[in-house]
Amino acid sequence: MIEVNNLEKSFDDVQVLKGISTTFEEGKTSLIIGSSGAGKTVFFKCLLGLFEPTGGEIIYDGDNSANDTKESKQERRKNIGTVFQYSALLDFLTVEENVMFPLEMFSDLSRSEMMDRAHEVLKRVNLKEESFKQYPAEISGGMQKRVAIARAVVTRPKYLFCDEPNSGLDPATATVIDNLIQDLTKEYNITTVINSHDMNSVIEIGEKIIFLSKGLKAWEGTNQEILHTEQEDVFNFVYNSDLMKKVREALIREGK
Ligand SMILES: Nc1ncnc2c1ncn2[C@@H]1O[C@H](COP(=O)(O)OP(=O)(O)OP(=O)(O)O)[C@@H](O)[C@H]1O
Repeated sequence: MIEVNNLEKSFDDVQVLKGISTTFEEGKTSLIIGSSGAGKTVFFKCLLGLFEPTGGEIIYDGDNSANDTKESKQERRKNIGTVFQYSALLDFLTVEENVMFPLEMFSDLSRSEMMDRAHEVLKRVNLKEESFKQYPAEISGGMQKRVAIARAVVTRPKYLFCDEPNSGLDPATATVIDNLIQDLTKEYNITTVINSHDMNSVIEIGEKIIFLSKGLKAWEGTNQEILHTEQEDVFNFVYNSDLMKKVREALIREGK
């Protein structure tokens, strides 16, 4: 579980995060959403340890970032898996080498143990064996995303951070990737946080949604609750596309 207490982040004298408090639970997929410039990425980077908060604290299962030393940050890093926008695979390494890479960095396993572990996870994300020795440029965007997810969970991290995991994917593949992230989150009991723009993801997998506005947490709740919100800024954000307007009409029609 990650507990965030009154988190603040300023750049020079501009305060971007203005005191955010929330919790992210293990085995759950939580989404950070909000309009452009709301502070989602800054919040996400603070959680990842890429930005130093200027106030407040982040507690990772009792391990408080406010007491950080270089060593404690490095130790925490081993428990974090990340899936970046556009997968960010290393194009000079094969699929299996990409997945073995974090094990080489963070484990004492032998090469054959690393290979076994990488293959096990690649199979779990439904990659076929014939792809294991291919290079990222030789496989589709959806497959690259599966490899990125395999690489993120191969160390069995406690925390998984995904930055716009669906960008560049067609809607059907995006749904498959969302469900894969949610399934792995439950299976491995990971605390998963996703920075997302995608309303489809919000509805599919948003077990907890944090809506940021102007550096503040303006709303939090579940995917079911957000569909019925009457809070104006959240409502406008959720129902601003034609697709979501149709969802709204269907909800009203069905009396939900
Ligand atoms: N490294 C930085 N230095 C100074 N200001 C920054 C820095 N990173 C972000 N900001 C500012 O923080 C504010 C929030 O930015 P952030 O990238 O978190 O927004 P966002 O909600 O992720 O938006 P988007 O959906 O467009 O990615 C913006 O005004 C931005 O200019």
